[in-house]
Amino acid sequence: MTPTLESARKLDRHDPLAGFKARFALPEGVLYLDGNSLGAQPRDAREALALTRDQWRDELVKGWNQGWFDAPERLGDLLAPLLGAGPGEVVVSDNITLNLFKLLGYIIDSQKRARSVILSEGGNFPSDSYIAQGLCRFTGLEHRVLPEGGDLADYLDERVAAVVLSQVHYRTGRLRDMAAITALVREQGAEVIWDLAHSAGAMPVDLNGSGVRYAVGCTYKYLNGGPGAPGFLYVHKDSQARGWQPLSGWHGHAAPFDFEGDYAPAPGILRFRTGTHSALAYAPLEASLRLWREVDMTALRAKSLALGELFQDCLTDLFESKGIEDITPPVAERGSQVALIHREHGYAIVQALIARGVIGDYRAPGLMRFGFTPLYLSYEDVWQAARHFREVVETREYLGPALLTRSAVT
Ligand SMILES: Cc1ncc(COP(=O)(O)O)c(C=O)c1O
Ligand SMILES: Nc1c(O)cccc1C(=O)C[C@H](N)C(=O)O
Repeated sequence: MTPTLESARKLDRHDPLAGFKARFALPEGVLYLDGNSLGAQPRDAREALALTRDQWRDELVKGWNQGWFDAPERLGDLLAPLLGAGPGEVVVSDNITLNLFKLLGYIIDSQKRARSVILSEGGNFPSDSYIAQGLCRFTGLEHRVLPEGGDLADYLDERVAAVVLSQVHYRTGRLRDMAAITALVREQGAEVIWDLAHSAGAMPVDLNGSGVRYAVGCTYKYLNGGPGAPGFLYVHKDSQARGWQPLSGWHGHAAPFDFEGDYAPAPGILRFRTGTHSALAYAPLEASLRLWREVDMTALRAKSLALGELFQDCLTDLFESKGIEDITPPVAERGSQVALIHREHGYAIVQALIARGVIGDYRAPGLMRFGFTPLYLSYEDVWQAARHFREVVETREYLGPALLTRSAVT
């Protein structure tokens, strides 16, 4: 039976996370289902940004000794519990692309260049392959692609140094078994770097418990750090002293303020820092991570799945007759998004929804993505978003001429 508005409201009344919605500033009239691309703004983030702006004005360069310089590791420690990592295992720095470059180079160095192939997955977010290609082009390493749907075991041989995989796929939302795959890759003598872009803040992640040594991720999606918020990098405690990372800048030096002529890597996770970061960009993220410390991740996962299922339950009867394919994986194998394909009009449907204030996004070819962020979405929001979706599709409102100017992002 299609869920009713009253049933959605009832779920809201019993929602243990309902109180978090008021901690976010969302524009009036917007139903935001794109937190898997850019998270919403925590109210505390605005205040934190203003404080850092004033700190710059009032304290000038002294600010670097008042929390700016050590923000990468301080925020890393704040983030670590959400990832199943310990203190000193996460640093917040740069972005996913640069952090992958650092870890790939580090792994090659730590293996004493005994292996020379980097394997990345076809169909994954392309920056992960682009950066592997860039590193190979400048070093003589070899880049190989694991085709989408291919069996990883068939592509691991004694030449493979590192594999780059997403825990949750950015298009389908498929969740991988991180522990089993990490064990498989390590049995073959290679390392795997996990891209957590679509899992960090979307569900509980257990890096230590899954035997993971290397991971990267971003904080601008589910973690609500803001546009261009810094990325993060994780290295297991036992794997932090194995060599150099290739972006060997002064912030990753053992004694940055000694200004020595030669590079010497800092101990621990600090060697994965590079150069000067934006103190302004760390301020809203720190406020958001403090909010995240209050979140019960088991409750978050339960609500994330329930929101996605509610959206599907409201719409499944529509899909077949309207030529829409639901490629969202089964509940136990998904992240926090629903992925629908309408080959001909997917883009136009998303634009028509945005015109109504329902923000999802479109990824060519044909894919409509809807992200479910339990901290600021209610069950009623999702029910209403599904109602809009139904109306747009049933009335073919998406064929309206004003909606067909293409935007790069959504
Ligand atoms: C899975 C995945 N990896 C990498 C990226 C790119 O990361 P960045 O732009 O932070 O380097 C994104 C999204 O932007 C992504 O979804
Ligand atoms: N990182 C982004 C950006 O710099 C501009 C526009 C969008 C993004 C995104 O995050 C896209 C997102 N990673 C995706 O899954 O498609």
